[in-house]
Amino acid sequence: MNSRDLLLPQDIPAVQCEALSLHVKTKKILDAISFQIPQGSITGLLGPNGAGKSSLLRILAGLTQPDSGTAHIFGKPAGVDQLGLLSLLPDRGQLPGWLTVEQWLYYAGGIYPDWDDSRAAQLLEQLKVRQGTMISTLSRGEEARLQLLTCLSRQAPLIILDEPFTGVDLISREVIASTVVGELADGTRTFLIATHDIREMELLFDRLILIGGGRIQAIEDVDALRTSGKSVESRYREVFA
Ligand SMILES: Nc1ncnc2c1ncn2[C@@H]1O[C@H](COP(=O)(O)OP(=O)(O)OP(=O)(O)O)[C@@H](O)[C@H]1O
Repeated sequence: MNSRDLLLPQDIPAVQCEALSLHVKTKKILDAISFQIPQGSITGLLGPNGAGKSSLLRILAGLTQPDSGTAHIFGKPAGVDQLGLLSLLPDRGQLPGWLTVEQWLYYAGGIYPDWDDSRAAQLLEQLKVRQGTMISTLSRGEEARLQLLTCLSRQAPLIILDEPFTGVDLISREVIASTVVGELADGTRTFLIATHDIREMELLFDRLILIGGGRIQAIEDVDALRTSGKSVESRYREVFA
């Protein structure tokens, strides 16, 4: 399923934020965040630890309310009503450890109306997740791959990945970046990916949002960046070093 199947207008952004601000007690977490993400793009949300990336993604998923400003997903106010439009890989998600992988995938198919069984089977192969294993006995990296599999087996038109590579080994990161995400990013779905693994994802991104100290520091078109002789990594260093 993509935005066309859902009859979402093609000319509206997949994500639009206007002057989003968030405080926790007296601490300013996000400060006047505004940006748009066009449908079909792969946007990297990059920034140092504590920059506000997860907080921003939680607002987009309707899990946190901003103090001021607005967030829209395909033109509709972000919130639980829009959960069917996005598939979120949270930064600290937990899967039910008392189930086997196979049992979990069976339940996930019942929980998510947009679950794609054949995609899940394909991802099991690609991500080398063993079906008979109890989730509680998976290593950190194996559980991270299962979380990603769960997120990518849905057909939601917007996919939000918060640190998809935490605990995942180098070769698996490369497989995920080049095969899995690359293959799904066919221009019909929109990806927003917060990551510190810039090298693995560099070739996939077509847009960057650089966030630091709760503020947007730069928004870049990756082709334009390359034309000017810069890489994603060199631009990141320029902004944050
Ligand atoms: N519930 C909370 N209570 C207090 N402070 C919070 C809370 N949630 C987030 N913060 C603070 O907000 C800031 C931004 O956190 P956030 O998790 O959004 O950053 P991040 O960019 O995702 O960081 P990382 O790259 O380390 O995952 C941090 O300073 C964090 O300590």
